[in-house]
Amino acid sequence: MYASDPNPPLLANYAQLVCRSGEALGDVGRKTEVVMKECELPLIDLGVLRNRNEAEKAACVEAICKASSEWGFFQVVNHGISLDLLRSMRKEQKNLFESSFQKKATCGLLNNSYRWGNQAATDPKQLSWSEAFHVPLIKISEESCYGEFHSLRGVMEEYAGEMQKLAKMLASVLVKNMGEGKEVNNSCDESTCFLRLNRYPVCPCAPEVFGLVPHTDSDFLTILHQDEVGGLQLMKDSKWVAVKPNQDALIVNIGDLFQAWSNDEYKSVEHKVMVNTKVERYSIAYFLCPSSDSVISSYKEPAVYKKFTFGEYRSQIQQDVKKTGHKVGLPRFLN
Ligand SMILES: C=C1C[C@]23C[C@@]1(O)CC[C@H]2[C@@]12CC[C@H](O)[C@@](C)(C(=O)O1)[C@H]2[C@@H]3C(=O)O
Ligand SMILES: O=C(O)CCC(=O)C(=O)O
Ligand SMILES: [Fe+2]
Repeated sequence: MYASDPNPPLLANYAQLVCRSGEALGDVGRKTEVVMKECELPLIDLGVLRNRNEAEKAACVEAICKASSEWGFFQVVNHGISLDLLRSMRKEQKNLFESSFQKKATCGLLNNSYRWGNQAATDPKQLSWSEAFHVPLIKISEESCYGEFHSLRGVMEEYAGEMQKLAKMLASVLVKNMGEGKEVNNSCDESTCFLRLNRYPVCPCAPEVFGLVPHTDSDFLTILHQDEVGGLQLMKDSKWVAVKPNQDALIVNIGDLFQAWSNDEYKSVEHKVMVNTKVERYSIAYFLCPSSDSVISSYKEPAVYKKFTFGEYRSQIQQDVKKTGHKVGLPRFLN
C-alpha cells in the first residue's frame, strides 16, 4: 500500500477471512450469479403536499403509506432539496474519500467516525467491501471535525438540516396514518440522528463479496442519496431485486423502529449493496433515530413485539453481532 492510497486494506482482510474460514465463497458467489431483475421503486411526487389540492394530498399520503407497507422502500421527487446541494455534497464526499486511508483512519476526521470492512467478520459473507464515516448530527457543526476539509463543513451542515426536515415530515405522515397522537419528532433531534457517508471501492472479487452485508436499518426511517452506479438490492416477495438509480430522486426506507411501532404495518426490509470490478460507488444515508431512553411499543394490541427502549435495542444488536457475526434485530423482541 502506498502512503497516498485511499483504499482501506480490504483485500488483505478478505484473503485472511477466506483462509481462516477455509471455505470457498460458496453460497455468496452462487446466489449473485443469478441475473437480477432491476425494479423501479414506487415513485412519489412530494411537490403535491405543498399545493392546495386536498384530494391530491390525500392520494400522496396514501401512496407513501402503501409503499411503506408493501415495499418498505420508495423514492421521492420534488422533495424540496436543491439538486445543487446534492451535487455539492457529493463533490465534497468524493474529495474526502480520495484522501489517503491513513488520513481517514487516524486524523480524527468527522468525530473519528471512520470505519471500513468489518473487522469482527469471521467469514467472507460477513465482510462489507466499503468504507464509511458514520457521523452523529450533533458533531457536524464542530470545526474541529474537519481538519483541512474546510469546505465540507458548510455543505454538510446544510445537507443534514435539509434531511432532518424531510425525514420528520415523512415520519409525521406515517404516524398520522396510524392514527397516533404521539409524534416521532419530539424524540428525534440533532443529538440522536446520524449521517453516514459511504464509499464502495472497486472490488476484484465482485460479485462474490458484498459492498454492504444484508441488513435492516435500526432507525425509524432512512433517506438515501445514491449515485448513478447502482448496486442497492432489496428483498421483495422473498426475492432480491436491484434498485434502478434515479438521479432526481431520494430513496426512503422504513427502519425497524417504525415496523415495531406500527405493529408490522410498515416493513423494515432487508437490503444489501453489491460491488463491481469496474467502478466505485458513493452514497449518503441519513438515519432518523430517537434518544436511547425512547420507548418503542406497538400503537395497537395485540402487540407483535415486546416494548423496548432504543438503547436496549441497540445493545442487543451489538451483543448479537459480537456473538454471531450478524444482526438479529426485531425477531429478538417477538411476543
Ligand atoms: C456488522 C454490522 C454493522 C451494522 C450492523 C451489522 O450487523 C450489519 C449491517 C451494519 C449496519 C448498516 C446500516 C447502518 O449503518 C447500521 C448502523 C445498521 O443498522 O446496520 C450498520 C451497523 C453498524 O455499523 O453498526
Ligand atoms: O449505499 C447504499 O445504497 C445503502 C446504504 C445502507 O444501506 C446503509 O448505509 O444503511
Ligand atoms: Fe441500510
